[in-house]
Amino acid sequence: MNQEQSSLVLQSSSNFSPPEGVKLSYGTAGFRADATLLKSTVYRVGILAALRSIQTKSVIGLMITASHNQVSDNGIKIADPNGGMLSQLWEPFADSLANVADPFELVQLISDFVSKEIIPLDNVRSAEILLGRDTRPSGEYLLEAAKQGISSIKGAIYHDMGILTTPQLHWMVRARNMGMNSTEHDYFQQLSQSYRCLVELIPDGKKASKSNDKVVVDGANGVGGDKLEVLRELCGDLSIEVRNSSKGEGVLNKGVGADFVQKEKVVPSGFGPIDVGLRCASFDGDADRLVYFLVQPDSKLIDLVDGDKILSLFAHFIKEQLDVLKDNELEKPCDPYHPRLGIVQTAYANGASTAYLKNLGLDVVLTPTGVKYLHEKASEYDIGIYFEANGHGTILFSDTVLSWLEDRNSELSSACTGSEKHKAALRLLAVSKLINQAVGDALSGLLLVEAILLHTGWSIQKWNELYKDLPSRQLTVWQFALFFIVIKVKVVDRTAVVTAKAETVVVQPAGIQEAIDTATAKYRHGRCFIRPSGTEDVIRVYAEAATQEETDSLANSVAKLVDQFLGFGSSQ
Ligand SMILES: CC(=O)N[C@H]1[C@@H](OP(=O)(O)O)O[C@H](CO)[C@@H](O)[C@@H]1O
Ligand SMILES: [Mg+2]
Repeated sequence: MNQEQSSLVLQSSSNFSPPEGVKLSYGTAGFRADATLLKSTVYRVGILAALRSIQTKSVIGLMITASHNQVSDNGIKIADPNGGMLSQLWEPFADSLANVADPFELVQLISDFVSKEIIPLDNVRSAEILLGRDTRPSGEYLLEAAKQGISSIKGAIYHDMGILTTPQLHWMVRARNMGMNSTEHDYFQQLSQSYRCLVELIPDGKKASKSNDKVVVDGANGVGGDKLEVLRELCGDLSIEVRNSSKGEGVLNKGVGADFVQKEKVVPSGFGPIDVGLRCASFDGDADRLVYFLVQPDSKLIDLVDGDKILSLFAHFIKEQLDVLKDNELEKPCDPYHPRLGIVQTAYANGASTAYLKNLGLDVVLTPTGVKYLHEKASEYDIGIYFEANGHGTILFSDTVLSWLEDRNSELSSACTGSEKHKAALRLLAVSKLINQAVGDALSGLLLVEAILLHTGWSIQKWNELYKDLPSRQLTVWQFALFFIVIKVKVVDRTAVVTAKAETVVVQPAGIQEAIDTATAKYRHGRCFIRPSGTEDVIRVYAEAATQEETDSLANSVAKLVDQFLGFGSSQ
């Protein structure tokens, strides 16, 4: 790093000293903390984004959000050139960069990294960063910090894209780097056109029986509801009622939103008796998570239709289209290509969903928590569908399957336009354009769910019973618990917990896994695991059992074990 560049960083960094006594880590989904602690981190991530852009010769994204966390928190994450999460290879550098205190050490750290990674800092052709933020008030001044970080690398420029959902920013980065239209308008156009295309492809017989009843959407008092209102206008007769948009009185994520609904299983604010029986959905604060729910007759509790169910609906639909497309031997015996459809879940996935998916004949794999792991795994398939139970997920299409679908489309459009086969190819192509290829996206996920429900003619009640249908198809899914709970336990040092086997087994501290196993064995269909959160300073305890009471009891007894092994009492 030359003298001029070093002094630029030295000078600008003097306004951004990291807070004392706080150690930040890139975590499951970027840096997150109380917003007052983040100015220096965001500035430094600005530097990192500029370096990443120079190194990859591509546009990079920076999103300022703390997703479903409380409004006083904020965070920052990086979108890599393909629109996905930052390469894990750069995470250690991100951690060091965020935590180094002395300005001269900061310059040294950057300089060493630049040399090690051979980043051509002296010959910067272009380095471009797209900036986005959610509706948090702290986003404004953190954005300024990001801009200053970027500007302290010579030749790097930024474009402030304003308030966006996280998936919109990832989508834009990917589109920019692929040379495609990449504005917010383009995003809305692509999603709405693909949705309308799927609706047009609904078989004629089914169309008549459709009553397009409305879906009521909880926008978590954040950005998602606002964007959905724009999208709704472009989607023809899709009837959407948005509640809890950012323009209302409510506080971001407080008593609302996908995380609240999924974890608490109670109705979000703004919903009540008038919604009993309606199809309802919740986004999280930055609209990368989507869950559906039904308000129970008592109008307080909900039946949750979570990420596992959305995944199952998508898998069912995609598999159906692939089956229609499959050549029958007589018709075309020599097409050797059969797209591999794969499903990726985490240990939080309900056992019943995994059983359902396997029963469809699908390949199901588990990864650790965090989209960066699921996304990577899903991209190994021709069509990879991934979802976290909390509602973050998408469907990835490989280049190979896309060109195969294009070929099938042209073949079939000349041979048998309008046939079910032709329509199946067109549907899969429309799904690949509708569903965000960069990250899970509540807006595109909602449109796909709505299109599939119209296609199948299913009500949300029928969809919710997807797994319960199974016994009639010879699979004893009642052997799997349908109840689960996730609770948090504060401990002295959460990094003392080390897990293996996609986070299903604890290897450290010694003895705790045996104790968890003993506790779990006492419950019918019990399943339980613990892991350190990557976004909060807690240990999460997941428990599943035959009834809600047994589930709660299992979770509480394991929470006690966590406290015994790792809690504040344990260290004395
Ligand atoms: C149990 C749970 O919901 N964990 C969430 C949560 O991660 P933790 O590492 O558990 O804090 O936030 C992540 C980012 O949004 C999300 O990917 C993940 O699924
Ligand atoms: Mg989120």
